[in-house]
Amino acid sequence: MFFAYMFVDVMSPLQSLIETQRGWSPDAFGYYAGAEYILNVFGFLILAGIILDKMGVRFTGTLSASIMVVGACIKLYAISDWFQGTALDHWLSSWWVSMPGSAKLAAFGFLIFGCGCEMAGITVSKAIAKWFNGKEMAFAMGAEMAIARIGVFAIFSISPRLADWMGKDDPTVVVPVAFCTALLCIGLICFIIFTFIDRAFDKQLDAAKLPDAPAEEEFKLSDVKNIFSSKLFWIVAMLCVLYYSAIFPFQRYAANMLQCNLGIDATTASDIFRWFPIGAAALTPLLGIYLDVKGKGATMLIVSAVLMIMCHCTFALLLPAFPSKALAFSAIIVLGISFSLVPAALWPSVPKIMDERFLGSAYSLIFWVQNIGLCLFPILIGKVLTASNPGVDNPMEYNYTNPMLLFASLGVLALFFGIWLKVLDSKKHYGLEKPNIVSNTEEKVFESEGETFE
Ligand SMILES: NCCCC[C@H](N)C(=O)NCC(=O)O
Repeated sequence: MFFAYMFVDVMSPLQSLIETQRGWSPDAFGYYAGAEYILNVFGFLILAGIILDKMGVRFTGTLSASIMVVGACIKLYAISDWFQGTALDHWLSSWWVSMPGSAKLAAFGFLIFGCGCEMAGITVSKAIAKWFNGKEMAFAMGAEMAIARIGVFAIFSISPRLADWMGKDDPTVVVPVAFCTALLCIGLICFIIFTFIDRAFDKQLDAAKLPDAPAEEEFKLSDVKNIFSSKLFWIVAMLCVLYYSAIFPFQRYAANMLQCNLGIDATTASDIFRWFPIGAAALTPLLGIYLDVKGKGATMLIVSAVLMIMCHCTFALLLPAFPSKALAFSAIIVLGISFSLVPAALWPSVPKIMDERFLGSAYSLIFWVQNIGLCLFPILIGKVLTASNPGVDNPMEYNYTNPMLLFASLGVLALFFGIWLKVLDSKKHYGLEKPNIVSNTEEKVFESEGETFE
């Protein structure tokens, strides 16, 4: 996931460079960024969850890592000089002309990569739930996400510098993308090694099983219908889509937003922004420990939404009026804290309320709803940015107030769902506020119009 998250954001600090070099407008950049999630939204993620529950972690993980490598290679080719001026480039550039051929092919590669990346995300969550069942699962999930966030920090640190590899006068997006593609190949090899370790772990689990232990129930397709008909599922999914839509799409535009508000270059903007994932990386595992020991998951979700609203309002209204690096930096750090609360509380809560046999599907369905937002919001933000800046050609002069207010409004809605979840939890006792370690020994309750999954 470390390498996957690096690849996801490798182009984020280079928005102005790709605009200057390949003619990608903010609109085109938005479509490219949203493409990562398109196939997932059109059902791939649901299929991925079913594959995961049917075929297991080892098969699905290897498949997902391979898909990521294929998608990355397509994207690398699209932005490379080899693709420029080819027949495919001419043909792709001949229709929907505001989206250059390189952007269309890169978006296609990103779309393939996105299938692998999300499939890997649910696979990793299910693998952690299996390896840490009854132990410090929230900490383990937090640590995994922290490593992924360090990947974002790393790529924001090195991507602009790798782009200048050939010299500051001849920057290129090819070097950073090629570098991350190579890392994904290493990631695939790492996962193949993990499959051997996981096989040995399964043998240990089988050996520890009592001979007369009841056979585990198989995953059934009808479970998907049951999950969908649950109010609790929809509240968690809505919280997830609203919150994450104000984070990941923001990440794509953040460096340029800082450049425009502070009048700084891409490297300086990335150097400020990279502390956002680092704040999240440092705190997520600690909050995971807190959740394991003390609980308060639903409260964490509420606090997180409040912090996010404050930060996006700062970027929208305060930063343009007071263009200070210290202000930008403080808001970035607070947003990082907010971003550590949601993942720390949300993902470990899912195994508390879902049975293990359809955990893959449960994660995939939540990711699926989330992906709809992650797909649409970069596009919407690109459109709002273009519409709010009529006649602005210089990518250093955009006014980001409206896009940032849009992100803040998502936070307000997420806050509403967080409060609703907490109220429901206090009425129906799902155990979301209880410590993880204690609740693992309790009955797993998944409210589905009165239905209980055990
Ligand atoms: N491609 C980057 C977005 C990953 C989204 C993924 N579905 C997710 O939510 N992962 C958990 C996290 O907090 O990063």
